[in-house]
Amino acid sequence: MSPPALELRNIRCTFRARVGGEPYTAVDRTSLRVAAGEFVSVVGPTGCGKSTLLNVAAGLLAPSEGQVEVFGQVLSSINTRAGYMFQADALLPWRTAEQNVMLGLQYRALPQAQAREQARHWLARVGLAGFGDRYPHQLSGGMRKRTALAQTLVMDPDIILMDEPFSALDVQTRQLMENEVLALWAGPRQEGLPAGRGGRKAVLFITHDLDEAIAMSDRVVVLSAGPGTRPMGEFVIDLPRPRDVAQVRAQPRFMALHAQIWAVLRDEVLKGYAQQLQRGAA
Ligand SMILES: Nc1ncnc2c1ncn2[C@@H]1O[C@H](COP(=O)(O)OP(=O)(O)OP(=O)(O)O)[C@@H](O)[C@H]1O
Repeated sequence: MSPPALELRNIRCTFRARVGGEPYTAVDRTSLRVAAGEFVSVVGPTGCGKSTLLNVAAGLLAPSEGQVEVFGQVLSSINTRAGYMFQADALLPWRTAEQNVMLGLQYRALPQAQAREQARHWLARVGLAGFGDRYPHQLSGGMRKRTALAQTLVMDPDIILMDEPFSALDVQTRQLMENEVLALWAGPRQEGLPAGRGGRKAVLFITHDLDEAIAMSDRVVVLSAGPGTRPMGEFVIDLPRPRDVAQVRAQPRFMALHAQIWAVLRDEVLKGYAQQLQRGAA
């Protein structure tokens, strides 16, 4: 059997304290696996450690204990098989949309003409054909997200790590983007692009929005409130694909799954909120 795209084994993340304070264990005893081509969402109360886990998966943060494996190889630095999309987009304001999308390919030393061609191709696939010469400040929030998506996908990563990428968007734009991500994730590779390592990408998607998690995923993992956050439950989302994220919410199976997961998540959300108030007051 082929190894999972991403495997977090028994992860603990303890942060050093501010002067005079106690160290804080944000994540503890956390194991999580994403198979090649699988779409997994992680939901949990605010401040529980979702971004911390994603940073560990990205190789940006070394866990205090445990290890990460990427396609069976122990991760010891940056996860080069993964592309990231964070809450805030990382577009450089002095580069046009096209130049931003080309950037990663240029770091890979791809010839300029090829990098430009691929950037144009991906801008078109995310619905921004003809907008390549715009600077980030000339694009709407949704367009900047599309550019960031093209920036991630142009690198043809095997794993995509997303940390609440659409939380700043209005509801309609957000649903459009969610559907587009699903279509791109499910869709065939395009002719004319260099051969990737094949097939669908594995996605680890962080969100605090349970509806979004269910609508998009194959599996939803619920994290407990901190400190020492760990997975509390795991749910297989057996809704048929292709899905329209707005329409799928009306299906009885969606509602049943929502009720089932919310029964676990609700108490954690309340605990997480109370703990944040306590920590703030301390
Ligand atoms: N570098 C750090 N030093 C100290 N504490 C940290 C550090 N990074 C995160 N934390 C703490 O670890 C906990 C988890 O943070 P994290 O950002 O992973 O949570 P989250 O679930 O992504 O939050 P949100 O839902 O608000 O985005 C929080 O209590 C946070 O204050």
